[in-house]
Amino acid sequence: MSDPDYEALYSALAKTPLSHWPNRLRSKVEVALDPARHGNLRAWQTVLGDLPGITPSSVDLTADCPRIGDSNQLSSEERERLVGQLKAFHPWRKGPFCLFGIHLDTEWRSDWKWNRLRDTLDLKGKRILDVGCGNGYYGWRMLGDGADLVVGVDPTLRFVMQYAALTRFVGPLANYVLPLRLEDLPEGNGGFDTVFSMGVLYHRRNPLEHLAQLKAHLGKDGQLVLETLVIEGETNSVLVPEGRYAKMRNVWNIPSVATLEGWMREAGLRDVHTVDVTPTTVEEQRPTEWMTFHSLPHFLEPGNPKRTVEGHPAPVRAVVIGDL
Ligand SMILES: Nc1ncnc2c1ncn2[C@@H]1O[C@H](C[S@+](CC[C@H]([NH3+])C(=O)[O-])CC(=O)[O-])[C@@H](O)[C@H]1O
Repeated sequence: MSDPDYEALYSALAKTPLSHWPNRLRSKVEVALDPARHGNLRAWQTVLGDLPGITPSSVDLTADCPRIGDSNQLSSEERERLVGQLKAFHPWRKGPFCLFGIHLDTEWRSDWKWNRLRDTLDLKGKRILDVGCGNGYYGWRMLGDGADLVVGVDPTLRFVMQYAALTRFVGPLANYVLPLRLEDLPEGNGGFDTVFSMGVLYHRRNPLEHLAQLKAHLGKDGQLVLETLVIEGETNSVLVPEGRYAKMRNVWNIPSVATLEGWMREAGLRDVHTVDVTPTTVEEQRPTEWMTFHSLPHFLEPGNPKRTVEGHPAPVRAVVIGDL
């Protein structure tokens, strides 16, 4: 068995309008997971192979900290060893996860974002595409909220390996993280009920092209959930930061909410509405034992939480939803 194993995904897709995907995905995934392409991949695969074979006594994906197994399933020595193994995949950015009593306290309180969104969505029975899904945290939460199948894509292999490690314990559930970019997917022919793009649009040089690519994956009555950085301002306001934004390279476009809604309508979506606008705080994004690098507290102007170190407005994120 390869790690991660996508055979169950390919079988599930064969019964959907995406039945042509498995053949196309198989070869792309093989290329993406070729150890020659990433210096750490063999070491990570070795850690995956050495993980203990424990089946969790229970799994609860509805909890803010998805609970996988109980603390009494591991001795303290076994727990310490597992912590060391999981830290081979550092930095852990998206979570938290509660694994056999280990609290994977990740850089982001991703549960906060999920709680801002989940009540506005009906995911029951839905086939979902999550673009830029990281280690699959939201995919498991989507299953917890009744989704039928979640196909996540993320080209960062470290996050794909985190997904593989967690999957060892969570078991073969219908949440997948493919080591691919949105652009690598076979052409969209409306195979998904809901498409998420969270934290990706500001990294795209051409936001309208990104929206068009996302829309192409939506089927009849489909819904796009778009989350991105925004600035204050009227229609047509967009911040195009010169150099870095909050120390991040490759930040191209930070629109106002009105501009973002306009882009969504321009892309052909209807009933476009904003369900949340929230400043990101240093309680939501911060260094932890599981992500020891610099984080938001280091990216803000000292003494002024309203500005980034470069003098830009500090991060505020919006969630905008539109229907096909
Ligand atoms: N072309 C691409 N196609 C797909 N994924 C990409 C691409 N380029 C980068 N990524 C991936 O998009 C993710 C962006 S993070 C959002 C995670 C989650 N959605 C969150 O909302 O917390 C940013 C943030 O922290 O907000 C990273 O995991 C990249 O590897």
